[in-house]
Amino acid sequence: MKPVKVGICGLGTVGGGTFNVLKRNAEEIARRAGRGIEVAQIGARSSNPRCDTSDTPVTSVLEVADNPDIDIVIELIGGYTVARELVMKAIDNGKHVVTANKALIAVHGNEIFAKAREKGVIVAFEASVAGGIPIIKAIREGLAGNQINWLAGIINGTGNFILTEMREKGRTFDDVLKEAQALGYAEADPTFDVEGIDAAHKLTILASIAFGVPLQFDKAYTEGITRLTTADVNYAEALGYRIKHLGMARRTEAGIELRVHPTLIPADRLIANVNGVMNAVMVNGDAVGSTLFYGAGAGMEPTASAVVADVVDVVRAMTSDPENRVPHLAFQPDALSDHPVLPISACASAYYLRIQAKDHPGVLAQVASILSERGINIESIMQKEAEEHDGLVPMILLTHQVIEQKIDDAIAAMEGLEGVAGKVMRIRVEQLN
Ligand SMILES: NC(=O)C1=CN([C@@H]2O[C@H](COP(=O)(O)OP(=O)(O)OC[C@H]3O[C@@H](n4cnc5c(N)ncnc54)[C@H](O)[C@@H]3O)[C@@H](O)[C@H]2O)C=CC1
Ligand SMILES: N[C@@H](CC=O)C(=O)O
Ligand code: NA
Repeated sequence: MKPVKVGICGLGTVGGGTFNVLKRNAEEIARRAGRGIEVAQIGARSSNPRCDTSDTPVTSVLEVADNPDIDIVIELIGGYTVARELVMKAIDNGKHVVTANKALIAVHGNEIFAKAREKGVIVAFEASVAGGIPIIKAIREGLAGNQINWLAGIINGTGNFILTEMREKGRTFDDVLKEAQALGYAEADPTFDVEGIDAAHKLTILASIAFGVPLQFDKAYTEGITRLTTADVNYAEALGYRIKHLGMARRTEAGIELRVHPTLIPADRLIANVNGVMNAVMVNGDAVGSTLFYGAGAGMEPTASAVVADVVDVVRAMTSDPENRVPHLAFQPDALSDHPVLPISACASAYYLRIQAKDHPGVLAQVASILSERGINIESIMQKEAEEHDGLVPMILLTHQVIEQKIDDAIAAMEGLEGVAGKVMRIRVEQLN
């Protein structure tokens, strides 16, 4: 049988990795796919010193989508503009698409999948979430018998790398971010990593395939790691927790929680010990219980591993009846639900609060009464010595689970107290049982 011809568009970190893995493992990949897979064209602006592409014609990316010889277009340029045009063009021309672009899928996926269905082609996107971890496949296929209750993941490698290096080696935020960029982990615009946008893109995708709802990135709550302080990391540790940047999606009767934020997790949970660029996703289903998927969330070859697996999947499925393929969003397109995504004010969580108390008697009692008036129970309290530089006394509280609106109210009341200085630091707490 003739080999399947693929065109790689974008020859950066992931494109270069994909080219190398397809070449290096060509024989084994062909034994799995049932046919050889040939990189017949590359769409790139420049070469990649880590790839020997001397035998492969290089052109502009849109030409790859127009090349009648190409069966599968692999989009690895990133962003929403040229990437969107390229993907839509490829689909229009009847080509299958593999992409690692979570921004594109989270924001334009509904439109892309509709067009792909119309044209009877596959758009595969395993590399878009948690890099090399086959989490899309696991949820979409491996857990298809379950009602998924919730999922929670460390799904940004750059952010986790920064938090780990800061905690373990005392390095500064900016210094570690620079290293993450040099290693090819960070997005072209690294604010996507550190402000939680990249994780929210990924969480949007995971929630859709877990709960069978359309992609709704605009409804995801997004908070980054830039406001975290070393003091909070240390207080969390003293209370038996680790702070991780977590994406959390939970189905409740009222709606779906879709939120990305720093989170205290009990230090003895496996996921609390996922460090560096590693990612992990917990998925809790009614039949299976809790599961945990772990692996490299970013980087050249770990991400290429997922891209190439998608290519193999597409090759195996390209001759099948489109009606019998695994649906893009796991559920049949006419069976997606309109269960709403909840605003963050309606989401429920426990909370870590750090209050900077002036050294007045009675502040703790006032804070406790603000909480109890709103029906918020305190789990534990830790009061530190007054800090030398400002004389303020850090007071750390952990609450039981409560709707966010109530904690917002309580924080506003605390910030109005004479004995409280500045803003109250609030970090959500999840037990992840
Ligand atoms: N780097 C990583 O670890 C991961 C990246 N991704 C995603 O993979 C995609 C690619 O990311 P990276 O490889 O890291 O980026 P990169 O910046 O290393 O590579 C992108 C390449 O595309 C090229 N490019 C951009 N626009 C182009 C155009 N119009 N024509 C021709 N070439 C063009 C750039 O010159 C660059 O060589 C992004 O969507 C990213 O979010 C997903 C998972 C992990
Ligand atoms: N910038 C992303 C790359 C992978 O998706 C990350 O750091 O996780
Ligand atoms: Na993946």
